[in-house]
Amino acid sequence: MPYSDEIGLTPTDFSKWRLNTTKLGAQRWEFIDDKNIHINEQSNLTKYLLETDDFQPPKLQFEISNTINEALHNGATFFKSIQDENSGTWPVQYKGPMFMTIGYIACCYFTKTLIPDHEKRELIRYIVNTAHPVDGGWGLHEFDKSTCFGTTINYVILRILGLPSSHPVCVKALKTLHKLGGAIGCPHWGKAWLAVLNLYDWDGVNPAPTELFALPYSIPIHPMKWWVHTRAIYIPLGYLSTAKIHCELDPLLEEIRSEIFVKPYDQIDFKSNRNNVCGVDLYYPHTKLLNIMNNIIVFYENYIRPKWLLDYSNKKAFDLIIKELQNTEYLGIAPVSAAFQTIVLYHVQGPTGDDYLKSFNRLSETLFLGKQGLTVMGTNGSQVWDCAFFIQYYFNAGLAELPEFYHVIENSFKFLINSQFDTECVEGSFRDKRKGAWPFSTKEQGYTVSDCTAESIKAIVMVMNSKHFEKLHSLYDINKLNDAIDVLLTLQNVGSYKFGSFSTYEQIKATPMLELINPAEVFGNIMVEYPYVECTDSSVLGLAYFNKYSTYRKDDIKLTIKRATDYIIDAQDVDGSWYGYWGVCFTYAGMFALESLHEINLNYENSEVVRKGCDFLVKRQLEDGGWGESMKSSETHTYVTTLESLVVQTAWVVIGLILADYPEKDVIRRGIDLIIKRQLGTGEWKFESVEGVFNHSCSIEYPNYKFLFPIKALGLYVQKYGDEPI
Ligand SMILES: CC(C)=CCC[C@@H](C)[C@H]1CC[C@@]2(C)C3=C(CC[C@]12C)[C@@]1(C)CC[C@H](O)C(C)(C)[C@@H]1CC3
Repeated sequence: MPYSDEIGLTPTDFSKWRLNTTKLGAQRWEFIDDKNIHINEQSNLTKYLLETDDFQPPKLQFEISNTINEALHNGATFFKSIQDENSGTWPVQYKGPMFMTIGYIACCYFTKTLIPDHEKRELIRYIVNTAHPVDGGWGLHEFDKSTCFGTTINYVILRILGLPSSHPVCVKALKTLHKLGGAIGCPHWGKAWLAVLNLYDWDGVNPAPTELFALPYSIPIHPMKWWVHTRAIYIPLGYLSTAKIHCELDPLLEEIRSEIFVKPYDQIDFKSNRNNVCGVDLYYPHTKLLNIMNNIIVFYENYIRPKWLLDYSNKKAFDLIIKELQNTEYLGIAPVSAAFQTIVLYHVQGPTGDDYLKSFNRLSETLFLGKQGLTVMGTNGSQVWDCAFFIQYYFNAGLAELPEFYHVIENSFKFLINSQFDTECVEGSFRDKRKGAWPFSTKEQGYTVSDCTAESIKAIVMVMNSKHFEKLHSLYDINKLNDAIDVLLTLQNVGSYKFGSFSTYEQIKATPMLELINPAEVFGNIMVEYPYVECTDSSVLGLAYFNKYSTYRKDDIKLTIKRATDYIIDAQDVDGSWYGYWGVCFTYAGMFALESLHEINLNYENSEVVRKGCDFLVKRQLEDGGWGESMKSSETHTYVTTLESLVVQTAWVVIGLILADYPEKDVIRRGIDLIIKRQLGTGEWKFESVEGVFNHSCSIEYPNYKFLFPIKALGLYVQKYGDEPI
């Protein structure tokens, strides 16, 4: 039972929630009224997502699985049953970060938009259910220790949503916040949200001058050469902070002011707290250089900045915001920047502003309901990424061409082909060519991701080469894949830094020395693009697979693959491991690296690199036959095992070992046994532990991984060794 139920915060009536999707994969939760409850039936998928008792698991072909193939088929049947047929995707609560919802709440409060009661109740429940079980605070992500940032913003949300300060949840959280020194020590983004809500003085927030965006692009550290997320956040944040925008003070805010600090609000000298960050939060301390720069900028802002220059650069920032909205169908790249942007739009255009209204409306697509309540996710979903894996893995596992899976593949294929970008970004938005590429979530979100493009290419080539799917071939002009290849080839880093690698959204455009002025305090490595071994691996996989079936740019592709695999080999650590940036952690990267090396015919027998890669993983096999890695691996850059194995990581290792032609079959079989042991009678696997991570310190769940990777692992095993009894 969720904690919220135990303390009397009852959930809304779950039978009234509906998940609506569009063909392009947008997701929106709706709470319907009594009249419509029987007209608009709740789907089985919704029941699954809300974990209600009336969820109907699918009828399985094998009531009890006696062989590996039967277990595989059952798993695949379960996963098939939770596809959203309308969009062809697998909607999931892509949760983990605890600093997303504040944006939505601040937007609603700032714009005086009432949050309906059912939404409020579920938002409260989610926060209450993720409070730290001992001290009642919150951290950066759902499994973190309590921090000043997490505790402050989530406390503020609860209060704004109507939980009284005397409520035991608030009392406990506030005690923890005060122990941490109160909200004064929030890191930069926390201070910014508080300042927007008039709970902190902008003088206590380090500057983010919009003049930066008015500089000529030729400057090597121009902000539009930073990582796409960081620049997307600092444009509207810069606007809000230079214009010192905040909402009106009201009695509730006055109360909150009196609660979250350890001193009376009027007695706080905010100016002297710009660099005060609570020790527990500090992941990436300021450099001396940043402090000096901040002092100079503050002096400039207070005494030198002419009004005309401020107006001019804020106009530049505003224009960039409008362009971002045009490029993303008003979604914005991700929820943090989207919320800051929406507030800027409201400030400039007022409550009836067209852009403001559109932008506000789309914020709801990042809200997702689950058993624990409603929360703002890390992005507007993981649709493309999951579909690309799904199609490939059903092919890998020998399932795709079975008649019972025809329709799920068809749905997903249609979604993927409709998610390919077919337009370029608007002029002057500092965005690269995107036509032909794919994003991580939906086409409307509009941002190319290297590995999402590569994995989608591979999935589409599989369907287009299968006679079984002949009827679908006329739906797609195969030449469109050439555009995808064109974009993917431009993404390889070919400068002197990390030659041959691939990053996430763009090539590396500016020096990592910019990290010296990283103002975020809670994240490292966010200023520019970096080389990522997983993105490089996937890019190799997509390119190599395409190259087998097409004559298009054959030599360019070969050269790119050569450079990329050289990079992958070079990125291996002396102990044989690869550090994974986007999944937890060495098991994730190990799988991708071994698969990409397999693509260039390197295996355990003929390659020292592969041998070391496998041995590193095999040494970490647990007694129970599987593998389990803690999120601490990502934080400490050292393999930290869990006590018991985890299904997803076991699958990652098994896939890597099979593709590397690891010679000891028994080692692999024990991993397979663990995966099967954890499968339920319904064919499904349950959530065990967080699978994903970003910026080394923040966890994020990928709920579809617990199906995708076990299915691939079992399937590859059967393809290689034949079916075996369990
Ligand atoms: C520190 C900041 C700016 C926080 C906002 C959160 C975003 C930056 C995160 C949330 C989800 C996220 C981890 C994601 C990615 C980048 C950073 C994201 C968007 C990418 C696209 C990077 C490439 C990866 O291989 C993969 C495709 C798995 C992920 C998907 C999610």
